[in-house]
Amino acid sequence: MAYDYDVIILGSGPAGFSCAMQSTKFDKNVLIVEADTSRLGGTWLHKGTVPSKALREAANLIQKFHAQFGDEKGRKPYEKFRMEDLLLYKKTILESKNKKVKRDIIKNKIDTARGRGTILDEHTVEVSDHLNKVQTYTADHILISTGSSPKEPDNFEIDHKNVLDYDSILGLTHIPRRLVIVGSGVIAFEYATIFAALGTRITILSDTSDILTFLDSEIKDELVHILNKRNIQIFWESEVKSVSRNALRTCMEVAFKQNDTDRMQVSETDHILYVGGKKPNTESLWSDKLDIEVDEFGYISADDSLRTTVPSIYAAGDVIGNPSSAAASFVQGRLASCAMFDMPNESPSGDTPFGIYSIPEIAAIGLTEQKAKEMGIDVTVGRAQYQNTTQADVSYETEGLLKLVFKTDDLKLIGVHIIGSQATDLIHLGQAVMSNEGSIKYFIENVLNYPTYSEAYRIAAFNGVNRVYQAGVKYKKILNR
Ligand SMILES: Cc1cc2nc3c(=O)[nH]c(=O)nc-3n(C[C@H](O)[C@H](O)[C@H](O)COP(=O)(O)OP(=O)(O)OC[C@H]3O[C@@H](n4cnc5c(N)ncnc54)[C@H](O)[C@@H]3O)c2cc1C
Ligand SMILES: NC(=O)c1ccc[n+]([C@@H]2O[C@H](COP(=O)([O-])OP(=O)(O)OC[C@H]3O[C@@H](n4cnc5c(N)ncnc54)[C@H](O)[C@@H]3O)[C@@H](O)[C@H]2O)c1
Repeated sequence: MAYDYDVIILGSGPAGFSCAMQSTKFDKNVLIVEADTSRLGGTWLHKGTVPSKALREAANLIQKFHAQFGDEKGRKPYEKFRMEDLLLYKKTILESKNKKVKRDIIKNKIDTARGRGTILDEHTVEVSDHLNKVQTYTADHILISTGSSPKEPDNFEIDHKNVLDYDSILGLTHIPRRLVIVGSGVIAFEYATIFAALGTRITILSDTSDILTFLDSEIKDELVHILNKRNIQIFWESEVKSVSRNALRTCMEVAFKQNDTDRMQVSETDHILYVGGKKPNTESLWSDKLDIEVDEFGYISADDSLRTTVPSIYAAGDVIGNPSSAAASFVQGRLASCAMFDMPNESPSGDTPFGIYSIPEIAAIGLTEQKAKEMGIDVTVGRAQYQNTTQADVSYETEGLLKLVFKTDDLKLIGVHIIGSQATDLIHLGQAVMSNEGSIKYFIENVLNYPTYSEAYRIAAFNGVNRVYQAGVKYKKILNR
């Protein structure tokens, strides 16, 4: 049977966009259905990745400027800089990024339909636009890449004015003096450090006794140390009891209890940011006739080819759950296209890096020292403080740590953990060495540009080998390996 399209893609975020682009390169006819009638790009371009990074970039510049040149009148950044300027900076970046995405879509002859898509059967999608006009399209394959939305809290309301989520915080028109953040995942630390850089006093309410448990413990210690320096206060094992407005003091109040105690604590603030996780956008997305399997949280089950339990329907990006990042979604969208059209493809081999865009950034790949030891691997570590690199000197950078984890017997690199400027870029040097099964000798034997933060790899490698070898014979031994 002839269908209207080779593939219909629901959602124009990174998963949908990369599936569309790859499919056109296979000469396939593609339709993207996007529920947002005014813009393409999803959380990636409008609510998450790019807008938060644009704000971060501006805040980081302000923090650096402030640290290096100070303020003769002792003013806080929020007294000198206006949110309007930051929003304008973000807007300019988003407009330019938007144009590029639109240009790619037009250039590659990808059709778009604006409206909410619902899958009626294995090959049919119904699109209902904002005027309730309904149109039906058919395709050989369907990709679900409808992403995710912010979770709502159980016992208070997000009004998007005083109480914000990761979407509405992007519309703040002023830099708040005080911000209480409820939640302690990646988004919490990104926004905590962005606003702290602007002078906002930050309080984080975490419902757990630990944060970002996947981090190497020394990197986490360094993060906590930096948060302390920025006066970011964390209340552990906290449960929010109520959120209300104190009209008399013209502020918001968050009442919470810690560690199951009866003592109620109250934090006064200008705004509250709730970042307690995300939920997949799968509600009423397909007909009951279709047996698309989901897990207990509603995330779609997909195999290694991103195929769901209905063979003509694929799913990629946040709708399938972890790692829930734009980085992973781009790869998954492309792999889904390769699988649909029987094109050879390689799933990413080796370890996957991650990046957290706090200020400073955090990035890692491979095993932590703790995990490697638990697995019984004989490992040694090498460390470099950023302040020992010349780049840090010239950039006035005093914070940062790069840690290498390698096998003691053959110096093979099995983990890299970084907190500091450009960590999310730097990690890819470690990734390249690891994916080639290389050893830390790479950083000693090869010329690295100078001055760069990459020098930290060389310093950490020397620090590591110095632990392994005895003085006197060490360099001869390294060369003989
Ligand atoms: C604050 C924040 C910061 C982030 N920072 C980073 C980062 O620095 N690096 C990183 O890698 N990741 C980051 N992420 C995560 C990243 O944004 C997401 O993982 C990524 O956008 C998911 O891509 P996606 O294609 O699955 O969906 P999305 O980008 O969410 O796009 C889904 C699209 O589907 C549309 N849609 C929904 N339902 C329908 C329907 N029924 N019919 C048609 N269309 C529909 C939506 O309107 C939306 O446009 C961040 C997220 C947030 C919230
Ligand atoms: N750099 C990146 O790649 C990047 C950046 C931002 C977000 N993301 C992705 O977006 C997703 C969502 O991030 P997130 O930080 O919102 O969610 P998350 O699920 O990672 O973390 C939410 C945290 O909030 C806590 N929490 C939930 N409800 C709470 C409450 N009522 N009180 C106190 N604490 C509460 C949870 O215990 C959890 O630690 C993640 O999957 C993340 O990977 C990625």
